[in-house]
Amino acid sequence: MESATEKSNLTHSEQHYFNSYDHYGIHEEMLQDSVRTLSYRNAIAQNKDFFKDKIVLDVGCGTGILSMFAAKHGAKHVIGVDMSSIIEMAKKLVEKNGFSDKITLLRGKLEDVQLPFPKVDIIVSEWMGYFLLYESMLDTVLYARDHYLVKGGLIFPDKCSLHIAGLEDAQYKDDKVNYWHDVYGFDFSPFIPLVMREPIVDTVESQVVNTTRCKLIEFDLNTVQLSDLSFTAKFQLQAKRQDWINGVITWFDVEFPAPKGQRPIQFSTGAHAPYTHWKQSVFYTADDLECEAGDILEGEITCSPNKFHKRDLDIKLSYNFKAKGVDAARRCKKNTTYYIMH
Ligand SMILES: C[S@@+](CC[C@H](N)C(=O)[O-])C[C@H]1O[C@@H](n2cnc3c(N)ncnc32)[C@H](O)[C@@H]1O
Repeated sequence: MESATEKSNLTHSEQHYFNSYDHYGIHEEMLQDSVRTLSYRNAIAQNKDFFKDKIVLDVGCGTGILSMFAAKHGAKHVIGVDMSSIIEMAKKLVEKNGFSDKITLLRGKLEDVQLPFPKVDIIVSEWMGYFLLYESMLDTVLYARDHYLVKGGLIFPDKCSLHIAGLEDAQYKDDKVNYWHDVYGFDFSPFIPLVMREPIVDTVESQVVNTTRCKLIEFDLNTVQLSDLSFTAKFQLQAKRQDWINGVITWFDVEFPAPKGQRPIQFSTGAHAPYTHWKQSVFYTADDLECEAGDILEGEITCSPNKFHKRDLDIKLSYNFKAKGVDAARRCKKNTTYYIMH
């Protein structure tokens, strides 16, 4: 399939990004994430009256799974766009499943392709990354919205939010950080600032979350602007028990449009919810905070795309831990830590 985008003209990091979607393994992981994939299928099925006879754009179609859900649920025509070579496989899958007359697949960056329709009624896209915004694919969905979506058209999903809580993770943090103090008898501790700078993507058991949760920010895809994706959000968490807070976890929730009077399909990637391949993101704090029930951890998170690698995120966490009661003055801590998600 010819590509509307000449790969060699892309920056090295863009090439690397799209290459990562060439391999089938990443698509296998996404398809097998049934919370993710069934939420899309259920949301499309729930809105089948709206999909009927509509023109749908699947932004970053990968294997074409969302395009096929849309076609199966009555869309008049679906356009699937992807820059990665996985779209060659999507073509075979679309043919094999009898959707060739309903689905047009275009290879290239969404920003470069010429769509066969001037406007579309619905956009479907699975664009979410770690910490919601990693990979910056939402930029492309907003481009698609602003250039192709009819007024009053729908975006699946159309609401998302990012959340934060505190966690006890002393053992893992200790293993991860203190390992560098003695590496085969040598002091490798200069590695520690690098290790601390990288959030860890992993599953967190819900019982190690030891504070209340707080919504950091929410986006309505119908109205959000590119500039809103660089943000500073304040949070306030309350310790639930006597424990240590060694860091914070973040996760996101998404929600799909629903017909009037029906409950929207939604899913969460939090520690309290069933497993998804996004897991949770853990940010270790510079201090280990000794907390009593009721102590307050407040602060703010600033997030923006990295200047040099726009799909990476620069994240700054500032916190003020306000201990009360026993030994409060010693336990209070204030700090700022910088992270890069890449
Ligand atoms: C997270 S995957 C989702 C794949 C598929 N929609 C699914 O749900 O299984 C995102 C896909 O979007 C593609 N993509 C990201 N940015 C793109 C862009 N600007 N233009 C075209 N494709 C893009 C990637 O190559 C990747 O295949």
